[in-house]
Amino acid sequence: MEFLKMQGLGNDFVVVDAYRQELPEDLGSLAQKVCHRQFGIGADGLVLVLPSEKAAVKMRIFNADGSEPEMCGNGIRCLAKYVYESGLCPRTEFTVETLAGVLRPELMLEKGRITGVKVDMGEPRLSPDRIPVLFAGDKVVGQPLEVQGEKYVVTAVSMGNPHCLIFVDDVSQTPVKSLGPLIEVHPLFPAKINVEFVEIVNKKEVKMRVWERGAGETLACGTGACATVVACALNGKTDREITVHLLGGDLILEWAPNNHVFMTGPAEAVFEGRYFI
Ligand SMILES: N[C@@H](CCC[C@H](N)C(=O)O)C(=O)O
Repeated sequence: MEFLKMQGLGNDFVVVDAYRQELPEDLGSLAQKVCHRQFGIGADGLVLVLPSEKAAVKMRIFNADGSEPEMCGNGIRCLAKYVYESGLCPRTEFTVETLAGVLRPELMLEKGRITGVKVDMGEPRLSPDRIPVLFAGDKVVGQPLEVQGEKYVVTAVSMGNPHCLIFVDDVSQTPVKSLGPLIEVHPLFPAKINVEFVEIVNKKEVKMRVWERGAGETLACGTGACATVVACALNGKTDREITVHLLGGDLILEWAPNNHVFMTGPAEAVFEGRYFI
């Protein structure tokens, strides 16, 4: 199987063109194998590029544990760069079908070189049944969550995939690796959840660390950064246009007046190769 290894802010993916080659049926177990950092290629996820009936291309993403999430923000920027550079779609703006709906990336070019990708990530979903979370009320903003006897204050947002956000004083001192997995599988989150720990720097900047459902702590999460701007604005912590500083670098986020969230950041190819199935 031919692949391209890509990364967006250190959130890394094995990108496979499923237009031009046939893949095994069990894609979850393929993802587990290729993502393994010792026995495989090593990645946080497997991104498949497929033909679509309702958009220019279709993206499927699998976490390193083999589960299939609805969306991936860093993954869609990588896919957009791949689709353009491989000639699958020669336009700088096109549509991508995902399990979270049809989204629209736009490549930013300078002297013919891609310098970044801006994606219209659509509207955040806030009602508990759409996230899904088992909380009462019409949205979950600043609600208490008890985890092993400790109380946390959480905000829940779906960007197609579910996110639980917690404001902290200092992300560098936050026990992401021990608390993240407990919240990921908390009984109030029936589809499990991605967990973002957010430190407010000022009205325009935050720091965020993420524990990803199905992948563990990663260097960045695009959908998590989108959920962050929404949670920050809903809690009155920041403006609706912010820079999110992640372990792997920065993303620019805007929760626009039309209710869509726009994410801008880099996407890079690292190497290509052949994986023996
Ligand atoms: N890293 C991604 C999100 C990947 C999916 C996530 N782990 C989930 O299960 O929802 C991003 O950049 O958005």
